[in-house]
Amino acid sequence: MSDLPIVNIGICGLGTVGQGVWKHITRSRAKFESRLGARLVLKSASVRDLGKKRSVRVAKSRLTDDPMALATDPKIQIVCELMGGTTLAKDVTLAALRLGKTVISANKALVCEHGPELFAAAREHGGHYFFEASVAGGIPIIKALREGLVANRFRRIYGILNGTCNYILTRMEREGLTYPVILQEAKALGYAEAEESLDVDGWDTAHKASILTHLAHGTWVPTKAMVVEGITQITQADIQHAKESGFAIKLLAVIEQDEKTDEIAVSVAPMLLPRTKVLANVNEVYNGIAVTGDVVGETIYIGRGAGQDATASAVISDIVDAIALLLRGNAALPEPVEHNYPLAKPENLTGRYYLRLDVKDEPGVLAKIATVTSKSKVSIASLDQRPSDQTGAASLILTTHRSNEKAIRSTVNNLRRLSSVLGEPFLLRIASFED
Ligand SMILES: NC(=O)C1=CN([C@@H]2O[C@H](COP(=O)(O)OP(=O)(O)OC[C@H]3O[C@@H](n4cnc5c(N)ncnc54)[C@H](O)[C@@H]3O)[C@@H](O)[C@H]2O)C=CC1
Ligand SMILES: N[C@@H](CC=O)C(=O)O
Ligand code: NA
Repeated sequence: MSDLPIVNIGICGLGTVGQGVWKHITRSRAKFESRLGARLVLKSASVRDLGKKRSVRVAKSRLTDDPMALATDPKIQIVCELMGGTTLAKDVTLAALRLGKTVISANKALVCEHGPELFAAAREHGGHYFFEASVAGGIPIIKALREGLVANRFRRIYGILNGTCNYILTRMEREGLTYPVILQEAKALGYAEAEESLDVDGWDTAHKASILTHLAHGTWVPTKAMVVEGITQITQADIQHAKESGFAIKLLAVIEQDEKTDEIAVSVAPMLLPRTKVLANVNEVYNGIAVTGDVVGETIYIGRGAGQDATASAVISDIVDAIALLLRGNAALPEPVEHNYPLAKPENLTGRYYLRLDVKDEPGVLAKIATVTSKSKVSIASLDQRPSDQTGAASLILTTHRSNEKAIRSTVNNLRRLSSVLGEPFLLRIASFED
């Protein structure tokens, strides 16, 4: 029997991520123990169904169906919250933090929606709240922002933060499949959220963008203050047009701070990204994040953004940090300095846009569209007419010169009202990120 100090770990939620953590700690326990000088004990796991068959072997005596009992068990020092959701997960997290425990989470929705309360509970009761797995899966982006890049102010951070959407867009481009078919595969591979709209409508990316914004700038931006658009309206016509024009379509989170006004703008939308950009070539379940710091310049991080093993890698990195802190007396990790930076107004968010419209194939349509765009002072840079699936209709793809969010939204609203425009106009943003 070794005389190393014992650290007891409890895992709430033994699904894709929880089983990954259990598997890798069990496999590599000797390595972690010799590195840390402590015995890691996977003390218990809370599950919904005690009798369910799992890919990891867990003794029955270690299973409970009561996550709150696990979180408040005095023997457990480190609680991993890997259930998801924002109600029970929040209660369990707060209960553990109020007892001075360290909580490790992969739950970006919870960090985004209740971060300030959870951080305060950790501070107040001498515990810690770690969440490396919550953004970009296995990429240590939280560690990079919090520690490696601490010397910098961040003018721009942009990235692919959702593995499911990147997997879907990649397969749509390569194989011409439609998104619902690929989404089923992403689910089977353990990439997708239990509630699929979180992935495909952009909310999961928005949660992650909010966390990155707080780490980079010390300001919490709620998702309702962001432009958030998903990938469900993207068609093969968009993907093929992008490909022919030297772009890839990527669901991007963009976090920018204006150097003069300090205003912060956060948006999540599918964008046309030039192929010359590294992130345009980040495919499948991989995530990529480009971080421009005023001292370091641009740095880029790429890795698997979802899936059992990549996510377990991030959770275990937090567990190891937590144990190191426990053993050497709970020294605090650097936290961002809080700032209430103003949020940018839509007219201050500028860019170029791509618009796809299905229109009646009749004389005078182009003139009507031009009248609408010029009324909002949006100037057209290119126009491409393609046959539409509907008879008597044409598909128009136009790109604009530099405009702004307010003007383009008013253009889209006015175009929608034209009787010659059929269905919903579809808008994409064209990324530049040049300066
Ligand atoms: N799957 C992935 O690639 C990634 C997931 N995450 C996050 O990790 C968390 C877990 O995700 P997954 O493992 O994919 O989900 P999952 O659905 O596979 O696993 C969640 C597990 O928690 C259990 N659970 C839920 N409510 C419970 C309760 N009341 N009592 C006991 N157990 C309960 C469920 O039965 C399920 O087994 C979520 O917050 C997710 O957003 C983060 C990064 C990547
Ligand atoms: N559903 C998420 C899981 C990781 O955060 C994703 O696909 O990125
Ligand atoms: Na991460």
